[in-house]
Amino acid sequence: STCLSTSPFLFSIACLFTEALLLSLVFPQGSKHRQLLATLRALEAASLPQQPPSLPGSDSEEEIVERKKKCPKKTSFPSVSIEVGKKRKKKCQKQGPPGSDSEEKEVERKKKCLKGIFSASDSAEEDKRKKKRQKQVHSNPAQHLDNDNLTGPKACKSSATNDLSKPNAGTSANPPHTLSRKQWRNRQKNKRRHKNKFRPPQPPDQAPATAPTEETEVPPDPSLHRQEDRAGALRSRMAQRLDGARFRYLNEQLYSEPSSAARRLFQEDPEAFLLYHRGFQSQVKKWPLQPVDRIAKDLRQRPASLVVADFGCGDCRLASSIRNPVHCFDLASLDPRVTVCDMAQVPLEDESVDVAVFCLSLMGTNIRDFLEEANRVLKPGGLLKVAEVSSRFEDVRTFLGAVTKLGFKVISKEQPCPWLIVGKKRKGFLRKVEFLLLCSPFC
Ligand SMILES: C[S@@+](CC[C@H](N)C(=O)[O-])C[C@H]1O[C@@H](n2cnc3c(N)ncnc32)[C@H](O)[C@@H]1O
Repeated sequence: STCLSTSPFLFSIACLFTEALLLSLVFPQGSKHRQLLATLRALEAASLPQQPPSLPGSDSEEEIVERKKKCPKKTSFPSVSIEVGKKRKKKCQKQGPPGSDSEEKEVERKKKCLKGIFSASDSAEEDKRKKKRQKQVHSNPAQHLDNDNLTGPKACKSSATNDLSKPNAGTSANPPHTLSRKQWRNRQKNKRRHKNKFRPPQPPDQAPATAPTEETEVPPDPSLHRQEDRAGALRSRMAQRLDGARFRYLNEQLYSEPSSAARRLFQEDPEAFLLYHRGFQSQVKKWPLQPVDRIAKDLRQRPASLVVADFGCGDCRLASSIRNPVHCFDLASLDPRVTVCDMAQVPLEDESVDVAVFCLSLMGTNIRDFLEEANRVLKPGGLLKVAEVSSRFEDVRTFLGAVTKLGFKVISKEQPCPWLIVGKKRKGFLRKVEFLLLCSPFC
């Protein structure tokens, strides 16, 4: 009826159609009937110009009737739906939020219910959201307590207030109450205390800590360099101490074993020889004067033609310090001038040298062998020069007694500490000995 009311043209067709039907029932063969049908056809042709062309003679009366039945439906439904939609819209506008929204809310609610069943985390999320809202309100207590002109809906404000008033307000059904200013402050204090509990301590003048981000550049800490330097220095000190300890250990071995053992030791472990000499150098450089330099100074005052044999020469410092020809002997070689051998047996002819030197090298338990070998290679009237630490001897007198029995005459001794040169010139002795005794041990 709505359709017909909107289109008078269609209305008239419908009237004619109804009339034709009635006439056809009353006068099935009448002329009025035919007339009406013709009119109907004409009207139909006029009213349906856009319909696809049909084959001639295909349209029966029933078809036409059928088409007419369908036609108003086709034209009327969209307009009806539009009208209905418009009316609904107007209604909705009057009522407030659109009906679709309420539907959405319903769907949302259902979804939430389902989620609540399957995941407990959503309720936690809901709590978080509520807490967030609480925080927002907390951040401005004045607003919370005094400001009535909040931009958000009042319901929101009241819920925030409820949340503040009770820690479990989000889940509790208890009636809400607003916090007093004092209560609110206490709560803030407690929160701050709780936070600081888990925060690393900061200096009081520093700004509150912000979460470190990737963009945050950490300024280089100068104390780190100092720490590294200190660590490096400590490492080298420790390494020095370790070397010192190993030197003392080797030194002890050289003094407490026969020279044959010492030779084996350095043959098997050449590194030990290097280490021993590093340790020796680091010790001896602390002394006010190196004994080898003292001996070199004395030899420089004598003729450079004198042949010198350096027993236990080390790094050939003596050979480097004088112009005399020097035979250098040692258990291992630190210098190409060294003849590697045990000084108990040196490859020299008898009575072939003018000066024999033992500078801190009377090591091993077979000292006697060394001194006899020196006596062998020294020319008659030759000079034996010995420099040794006092701790090397239990009794210096006994030692000197033994030396004289070997055919030496002690000719001089020096004793301004730390040097002690023991010697005494005696007539009739073929060989002389100058004895430089060091008062201080290796330290
Ligand atoms: C403390 S160092 C002194 C080095 C050098 N004379 C100096 O004053 O600079 C002692 C040296 O004597 C050497 N030595 C000890 N016993 C020896 C032996 N039986 N034969 C050869 N050399 C020996 C050691 O190998 C070492 O090089």
